[in-house]
Amino acid sequence: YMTPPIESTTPPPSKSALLSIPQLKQLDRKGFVQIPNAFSRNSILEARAAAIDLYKSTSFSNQNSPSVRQDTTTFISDISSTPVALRSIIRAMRSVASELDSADSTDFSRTISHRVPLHLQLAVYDGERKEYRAHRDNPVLGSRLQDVGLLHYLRSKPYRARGITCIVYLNSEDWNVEESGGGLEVFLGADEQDDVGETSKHPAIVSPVGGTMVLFDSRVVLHRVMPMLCTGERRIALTLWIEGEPRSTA
Ligand SMILES: O=C(O)CCC(=O)C(=O)O
Ligand SMILES: [Fe+2]
Repeated sequence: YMTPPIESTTPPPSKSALLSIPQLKQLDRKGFVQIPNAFSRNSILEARAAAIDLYKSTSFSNQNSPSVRQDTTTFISDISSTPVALRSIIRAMRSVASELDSADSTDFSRTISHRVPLHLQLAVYDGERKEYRAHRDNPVLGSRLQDVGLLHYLRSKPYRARGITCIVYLNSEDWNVEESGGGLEVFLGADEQDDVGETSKHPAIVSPVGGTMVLFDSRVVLHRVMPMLCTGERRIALTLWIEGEPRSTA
């Protein structure tokens, strides 16, 4: 599969805070937080239209093996040539990294020294049964040098830097998981060795409603995208993997 570029940079400052103190604290304690209405309905509608234009005019590809995930993705790295509607959302996502950096350590200290990669993922789940099986975005355990060999270890470098996953959904405001599927299931409290979610004490399902932002610990939180049902809706999401060192091993 494709290895994304590894360049990253210090995060841009945030103009206005996206995260409240209680939300920062929840991300710190649970490793997961959901922020409803992080973006206005209009900005999401415009960004969705721009994303669909890109989907129709550029090439999106499958990452990984189709038994693991069936979405198609493209990586956006040059934001100066990205449609304005998407650009403003991407800027805001990048600024989350600086909010985490400047948070008081009593509110947030799960990860430190955040950087933002120059690329982010635009993913489209188009059609019935499309899903992404349970995984961690930074598979720390699955990519130890002694276990995987040097080549795989070097190839997985970009994934090992991932600290906090930031997702913004570009869907309609009334996405309904029962009707359309496509929920993000997070297996909170699952054991480190659990790759399917059976040990999760508090599984939660996030509806990929337009304007919702989700943040979680890329190393810890096991999650999956539940299979799409047959409504014909496309499920579209932007994902930025904010780099950061875990506090414990820093
Ligand atoms: O779109 C989502 O809700 C999650 C996607 C995901 O897990 C990923 O792309 O790594
Ligand atoms: Fe993921």
